[in-house]
Amino acid sequence: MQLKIDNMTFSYGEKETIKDISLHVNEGEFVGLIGPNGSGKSTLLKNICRALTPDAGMAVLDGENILSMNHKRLALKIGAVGQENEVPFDFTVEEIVAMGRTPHKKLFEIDNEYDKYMTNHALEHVGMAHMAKRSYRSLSGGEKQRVVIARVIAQESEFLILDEPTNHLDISYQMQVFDFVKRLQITVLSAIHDLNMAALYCDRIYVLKAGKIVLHGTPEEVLTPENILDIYGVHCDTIVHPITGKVSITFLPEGIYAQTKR
Ligand SMILES: Nc1ncnc2c1ncn2[C@@H]1O[C@H](COP(=O)(O)OP(=O)(O)OP(=O)(O)O)[C@@H](O)[C@H]1O
Repeated sequence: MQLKIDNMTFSYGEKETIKDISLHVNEGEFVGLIGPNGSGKSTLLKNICRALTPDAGMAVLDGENILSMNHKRLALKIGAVGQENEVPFDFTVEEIVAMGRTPHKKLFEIDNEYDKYMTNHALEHVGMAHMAKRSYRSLSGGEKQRVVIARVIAQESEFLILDEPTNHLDISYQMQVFDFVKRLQITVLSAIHDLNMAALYCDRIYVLKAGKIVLHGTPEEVLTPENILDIYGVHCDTIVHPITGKVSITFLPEGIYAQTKR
């Protein structure tokens, strides 16, 4: 699966929130989207998976225009995990995950053995199989996040759009989610706040600032102290970690940064 976005623009009312965005995600790549709060990451991702409709621009997945696909076809192609994971009714954990199978089924078709297998398999992967019968609404933020990730695993789509998928998760589940997504070897576009996680898992990174892409490249090219200062106004030190071979960022609190300048 290959995604190409050309000159995408979107406004909430009068406010132009993403401006003339062009990016691409190659087959099998894990591409990160970083940028300060409010820079437009979620808005861009919502426009790509049709939760919002762009005012201008194109979104093409393997040569097919996403903006004119019907929703069932879109769900077969793209799995999405958003930041807000509330549901309008009180479903069980298992029911939420089984919803991931819907795009594969006809209207009113009941779950077959493979659907049940995929639902259990996905729940086991996120460590939630023992809570299968629990009410989704009664879960903690992190548990809900894991269930929503299980739903997207059960969906078996070839392209994943993730909006800060590890938001509520402790470090163990953060690593598990990203490790699992990596192992799937599918194409991923993910908003990520944690720059060290972005450095560890992304093949390439795009930086959004005030609705525009201001930088893109490999983590090594993008995550330099100068760029991080420019994007976030924060001082840091970076090294290439001897074990991971990836950029590792240490943020410098004001007091410590001042000492380095003495
Ligand atoms: N439904 C909405 N109506 C009006 N403005 C909105 C709406 N949703 C988001 N915005 C505004 O659009 C801008 C971009 O928001 P968005 O959520 O896309 O940013 P983000 O980069 O994902 O932020 P964060 O890192 O905080 O999740 C912000 O100024 C936000 O207040």
